[in-house]
Amino acid sequence: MPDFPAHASPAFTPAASPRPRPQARDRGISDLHLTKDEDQLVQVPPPLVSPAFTPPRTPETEGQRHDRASHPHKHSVGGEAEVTERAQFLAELPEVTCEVRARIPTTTGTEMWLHLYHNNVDDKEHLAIVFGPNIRSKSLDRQRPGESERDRMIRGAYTGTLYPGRTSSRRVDAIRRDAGVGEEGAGVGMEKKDLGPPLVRIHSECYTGETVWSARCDCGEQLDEAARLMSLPWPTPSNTPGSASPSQRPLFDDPPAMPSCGGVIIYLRQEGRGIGLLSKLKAYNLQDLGHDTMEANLLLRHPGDARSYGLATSMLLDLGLGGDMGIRLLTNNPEKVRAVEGPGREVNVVERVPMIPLAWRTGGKEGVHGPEVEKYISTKIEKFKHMFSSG
Ligand SMILES: Nc1nc2c(ncn2[C@@H]2O[C@H](COP(=O)(O)OP(=O)(O)OP(=O)(O)O)[C@@H](O)[C@H]2O)c(=O)[nH]1
Repeated sequence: MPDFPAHASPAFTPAASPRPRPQARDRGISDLHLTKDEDQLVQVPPPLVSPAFTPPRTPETEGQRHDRASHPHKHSVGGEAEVTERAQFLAELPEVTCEVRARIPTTTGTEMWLHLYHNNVDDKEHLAIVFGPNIRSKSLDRQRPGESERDRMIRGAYTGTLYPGRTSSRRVDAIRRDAGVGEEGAGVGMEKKDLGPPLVRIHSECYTGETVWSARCDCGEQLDEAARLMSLPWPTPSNTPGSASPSQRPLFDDPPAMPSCGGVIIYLRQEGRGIGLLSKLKAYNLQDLGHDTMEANLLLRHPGDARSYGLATSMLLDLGLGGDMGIRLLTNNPEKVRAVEGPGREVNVVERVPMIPLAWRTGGKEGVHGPEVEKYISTKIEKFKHMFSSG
């Protein structure tokens, strides 16, 4: 067993050396030659499994292989060459239920709908922040035993807006029935078949970057930017003269050139890339001692990235965003693209939209900048193989 430094967790016996493993996250999508046979898969060393790691990983993690089914998996994202991989996934997606939804007004006039989810794999409250009127949670709208119209309104299972004295939730199924639209119809906005794919961000919790203004990472900025993009005025067929292809479309400064279904930020409680705030703060001290963000995790006997995205897949499906229409995923992280699609390709990522740091786009005038964030982003590029262009 290798010698671990004193700051490494005493409670955990590592399953393997804490050196960066040659694994999928260390390669770009186009580098994946995924014709591995089962023998090759078995030879891959097991990962360092974090004791703080709660949700099961759906993507191609080597651990928990006995739980996994193997599926041929095709990608064609952001214009990249289509590759086929034999990815390892959990056989089943987690079950999720939207417990409550509420309107969140903002000072800019944008309104969003905060959806709080429970699930069957952890006890955390994961969130979906929904922009636009066309995305609704199926589990939220479902009738619950014995509930009154007021109960439904209190948990957010209503259509339109609440006002003092309102007595009916105006159920979506009744509206659909009256309008003669089936499952596909959004019921309260336009029909989904007339709309383009929604913009989706899968965001992981970062207390330091989002709440205490840390300039070690760009997480707060990314959350703000995702919300800004999803708050842009929604084009409708009547005010949209024509649709441009994704490659013709400016990435950040214009709304999508075709009517979009809306936008969703899936906010997962996976602080510190899944290692938790306690370990992340230790990792920051290791970073101040000269290690990069991946090395610091490994020295603490955590994986470089301990996150999973099965909950995000299930939440997107609950919001009606699987299927043919697909989603446009706002990320630089190739692993997220693969993982969110799910074990049976339940969600289809039709486009990856990169997140370019604001400091890069403004010549350093705006956005998070400084030596720490620069090192953080360069490690994302070099070791996590994040892609900061639309290619
Ligand atoms: N362990 C660790 N986690 C960090 C550090 N800096 C930020 N994080 C966490 O990294 C996560 C941010 O990742 P995301 O922004 O969701 O996604 P990403 O993998 O960076 O990829 P993008 O989608 O391109 O942003 C959050 O959970 C942060 O708390 C760090 O130095 N160490």
